[in-house]
Amino acid sequence: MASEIAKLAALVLTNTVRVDDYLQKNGLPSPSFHEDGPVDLKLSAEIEAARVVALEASLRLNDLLRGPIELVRPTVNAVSLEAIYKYDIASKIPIHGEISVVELAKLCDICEPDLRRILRFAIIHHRIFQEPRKGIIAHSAASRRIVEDSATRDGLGLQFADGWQSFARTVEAMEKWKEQEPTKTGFALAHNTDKSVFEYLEESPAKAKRFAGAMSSFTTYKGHGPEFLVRGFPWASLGSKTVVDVGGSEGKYSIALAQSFPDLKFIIQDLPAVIRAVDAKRPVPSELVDRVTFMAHDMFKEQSVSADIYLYRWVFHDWPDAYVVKILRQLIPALKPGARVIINDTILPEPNTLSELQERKIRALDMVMLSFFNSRERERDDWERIFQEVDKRFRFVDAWVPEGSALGIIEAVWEAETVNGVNGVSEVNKAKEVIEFKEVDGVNEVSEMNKAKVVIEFKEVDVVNEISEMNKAKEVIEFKEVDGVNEINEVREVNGLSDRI
Ligand SMILES: C[S@@+](CC[C@H](N)C(=O)[O-])C[C@H]1O[C@@H](n2cnc3c(N)ncnc32)[C@H](O)[C@@H]1O
Repeated sequence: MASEIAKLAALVLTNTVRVDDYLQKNGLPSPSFHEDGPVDLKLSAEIEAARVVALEASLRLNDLLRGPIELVRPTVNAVSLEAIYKYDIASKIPIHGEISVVELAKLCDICEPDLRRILRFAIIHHRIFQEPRKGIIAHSAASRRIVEDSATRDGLGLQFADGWQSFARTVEAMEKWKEQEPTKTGFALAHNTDKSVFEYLEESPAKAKRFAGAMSSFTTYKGHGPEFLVRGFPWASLGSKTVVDVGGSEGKYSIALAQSFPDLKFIIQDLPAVIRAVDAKRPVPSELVDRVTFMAHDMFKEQSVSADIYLYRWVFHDWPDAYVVKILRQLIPALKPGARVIINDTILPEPNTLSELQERKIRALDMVMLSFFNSRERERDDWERIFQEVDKRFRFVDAWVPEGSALGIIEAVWEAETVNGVNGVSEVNKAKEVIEFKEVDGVNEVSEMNKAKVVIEFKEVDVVNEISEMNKAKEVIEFKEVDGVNEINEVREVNGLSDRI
């Protein structure tokens, strides 16, 4: 019987041959480290699946052949990548040209022996640069990509200028603080700040710009492109609707959706520093400027746009659960019956159902979430529970992963019943709360109830503490058809509740 390594080798062979045949038949270039090597192999879906099988089998085969002693001695040194970013080394090497290490060291103002080892590490570990002759450096396909794609450069910067030091301080942060707070992270220690990543970026425009650029580089990662969001939800069935893309960054996903669905309008919201950086870039094609707009908005503040759909793409994995609940509660004052929340984020599958390659990627991202944000990736049940916690009037519709997508789609709909009396509602809104009144005949009945045991059913209350305060007092008043806010206020005053509401 064939051993595991023999089976893996056979898988690598058969599937690599399928990829190779496809490339040859279609006149496409073969993968190469050469600087003119293809960035995207342009495989059909079926052959892409063969590529993934070959890749996964080769990773496992590689680990088996290396054995346990080598596996616990991984190469995790990122000094080389950090230096490549910091000194912008790639852009100092001519495309289709060469430069000596001595000359390059002068251009970068680095001591030459240090540059030499930084380059040689990058060549052998990451296939970044080539050394065609001793002491002479040229581009590889990967280093050329760093020069030609600003989003790739931003991604490198995020990971190795901001990230690397944060990873190194994460266990220290775990030791120091036990709470899951976004301000108590490896990032906070590494950057000597008491702010969360996004608060920190608000004060560092250049870093905010780089973060937004890095986010857009993810669109080129397998399974992360806008096409999965475009195809993964029945947008066309919505009709003429407005979508607010909360934390939408440069708007890549809204722009793609607007291109495919001409009846939809998009408002992309993000923090002021991000919107300022985006304004300078003007990423919206001219034919879409009437339907795609940007707006500075802090999602921890009350939502001011009453829209049909609120999209959160890859936003919540940056936040611990309690913060996700807080963010979603900010929508409540703006929600009309039938409004939807659509989340495009990771849905962790059941254990052992992922391919090893997918699992490596998700676990790697989950570790970044820990170091940067104290947040995490979530399973389907986690998403369902979050909506229940936000407000019972959210109905969790479904969660699914579109074919080929790295992220899932989670849908919930706001199913509030209408509230009696316009004045009552606006009064209540002023007080930042909405109470649903049902069938109360008069104050007397209410005070009757007070005597017995007071029960208040709050639906759409903004602040959790207030609710738990009430719970602590074990008072629940059930209001049924109260005619006006005054009565309620009176009732509250009678019960000494008004200061707690
Ligand atoms: C991981 S990025 C995702 C960006 C984009 N949705 C995408 O899928 O590429 C998270 C986004 O949330 C934004 N963000 C963070 N805190 C925010 C806040 N308080 N209000 C609004 N946006 C915020 C960040 O600026 C960033 O653009």
